[in-house]
Amino acid sequence: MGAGRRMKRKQGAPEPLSEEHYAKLKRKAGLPVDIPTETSDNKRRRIGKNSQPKTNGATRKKASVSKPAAVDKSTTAKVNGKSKAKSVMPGLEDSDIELDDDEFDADDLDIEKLSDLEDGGGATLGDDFLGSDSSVFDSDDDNDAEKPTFSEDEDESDAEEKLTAANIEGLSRKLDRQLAEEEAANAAEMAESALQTNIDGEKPHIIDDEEDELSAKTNALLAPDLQLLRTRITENIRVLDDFANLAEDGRSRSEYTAQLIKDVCAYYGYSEYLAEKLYNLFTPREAFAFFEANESARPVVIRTNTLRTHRRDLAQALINRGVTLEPVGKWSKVGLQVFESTVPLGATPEYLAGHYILQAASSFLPCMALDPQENERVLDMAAAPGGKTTYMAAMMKNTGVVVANDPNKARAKGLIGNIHRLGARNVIVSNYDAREFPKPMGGFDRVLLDAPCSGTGVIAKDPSVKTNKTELDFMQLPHTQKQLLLAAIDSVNHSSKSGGYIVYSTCSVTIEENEQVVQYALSRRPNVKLVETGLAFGKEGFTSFMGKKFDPSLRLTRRYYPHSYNVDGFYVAKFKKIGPTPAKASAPRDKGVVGNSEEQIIDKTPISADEEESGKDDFGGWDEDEDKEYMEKGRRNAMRRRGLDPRSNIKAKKGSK
Ligand SMILES: C[S@@+](CC[C@H](N)C(=O)[O-])C[C@H]1O[C@@H](n2cnc3c(N)ncnc32)[C@H](O)[C@@H]1O
Repeated sequence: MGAGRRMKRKQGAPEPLSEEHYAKLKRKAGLPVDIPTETSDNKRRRIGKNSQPKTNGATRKKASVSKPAAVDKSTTAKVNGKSKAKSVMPGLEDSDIELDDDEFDADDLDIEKLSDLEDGGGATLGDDFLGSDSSVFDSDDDNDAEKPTFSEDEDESDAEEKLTAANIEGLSRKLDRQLAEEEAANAAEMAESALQTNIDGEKPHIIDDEEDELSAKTNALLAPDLQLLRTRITENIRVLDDFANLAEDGRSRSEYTAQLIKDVCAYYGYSEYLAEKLYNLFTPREAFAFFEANESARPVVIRTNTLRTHRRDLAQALINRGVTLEPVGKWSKVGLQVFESTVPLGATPEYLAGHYILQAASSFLPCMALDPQENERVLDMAAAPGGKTTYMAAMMKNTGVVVANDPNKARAKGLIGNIHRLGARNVIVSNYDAREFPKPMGGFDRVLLDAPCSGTGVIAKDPSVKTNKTELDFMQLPHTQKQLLLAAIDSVNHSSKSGGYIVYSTCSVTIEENEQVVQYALSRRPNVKLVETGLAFGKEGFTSFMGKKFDPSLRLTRRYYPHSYNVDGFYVAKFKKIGPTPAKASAPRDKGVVGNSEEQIIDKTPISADEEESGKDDFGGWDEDEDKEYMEKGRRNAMRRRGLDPRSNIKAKKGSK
């Protein structure tokens, strides 16, 4: 396991990027401390340049000749053992962040023990921890536990030195040198790009002409010059930012946008369909930041299993093994962000003893929003591999019951493995298609629906999403998500003394899988309303999008993006059930699959007139016949894209009758 590649900026709510912590460690170890002083100009430049972060000359070189997967590896810049890059989170100041008294403070830890490094052994997790369903996305990282290293680029990382008390000084000097190189490289790059096109006052030429070198190469299916492509992307964004002054005469905004999307596809390797869908969520500049962020991995985070240990004790134990870590942020009392490790995190004795789980920071959020209480009955509808189930079990201090459901048997094995390893004794595992709920079980105090989704929030983890998601996926997935959400609502006891809450989450950022699903639920279930998630950070959900209007309460939902918070893209909505499901409510699932609405658990509490009103907006709904038509169209388009004749399917069907 090498150091460095996983040195990431902090996640979630903003953190101070002070070098003080590492300086303290060095002081305690009797090593010289030379904190590089930064001018505010330098700081500004680095933040402003987050569109093209670089670590050193070597990475820069790669960037000009290879695909951006190599470019992005530079997102982190190590300085004295800490990440220097920082996400810009308006409205939140560094000074806002302090550790709570009961929080682990890395400075209290015994530096002498850094030298007591042990080898964590070569154990890997068995097949039981494998997730098998590649069609749905799991925001949790625990499957990574089967990989004893956390670098994709082992050769490179293995060459890096281990962070031990003995070599910390040398490593620090090396990091300082790298920072200086990075600064010089950034300056050179800025000068170079200014020379190429970015001359103040000039209108850059952006739109493809036949005679352009880039366009000629693209048309001839030759590899485009990535550096040129990147420059054109950034120039295009500059024009779109100040269109009146920088656009060429006679060119429209949509021409520039089309060129930008085309270039994004060529540079980052997205299908045009997905690039456009994602681009539309943001301003051009923010879209660029999003696409860039998808090129680098999010930080490694572990969640302390409070059923087995305390965060402070776990941190001490791991530091003793050569892990450099610190609390993930004030917003979580159980997360630890790992900066470096000399041992495989999925095979330490602490891991095997269930003291922690590798879990993406964003996947803490739905559990925190649901906030399960001791002695409650909680349903986790789509639970495998169990990151959230086991977190909720711990929040409930092993009291009450968590029903952890997943229809995928292979994934359920991983779920069971994690439940055992982490010592969650209040969990029952079930194996239903969750659209069947509340038929097998209902009346829960709280329900978590961490829905199967397209994974557009975790492209850094699975770049295949860039090309393998089609129009059809964005019809079928939301359809299932809507069905699941209605089932989730119907499974909650609205008169629960302590609860009555439903949390819906996805690791996707598309409107179809998030706001539109929530809007649909609001329109079909007037007995629920959206409430505050209680989460410390996150952007407001959309209340309108491309001319469509959602219920204003959608602003209570929360969106998370890799480029804003350095976490996986995520969405969280929290509902409160305020009355029984009305008898006339439409069935939550396809007729004939799992029964009809008469079979639902229906409370007798009357629904108020206001609630009836709020259910009137039908946007985001689905109509069986209409949806069938859309899906058929999507299927036909998908076949055409694959070069198949869509009519052959129909003929084949007719022939078989
Ligand atoms: C995002 S993952 C869940 C991750 C999990 N909550 C965790 O934190 O570890 C989505 C899960 O939905 C499951 N799933 C797919 N279709 C489902 C359905 N109809 N009902 C219930 N679960 C389903 C998949 O098997 C997958 O495990």
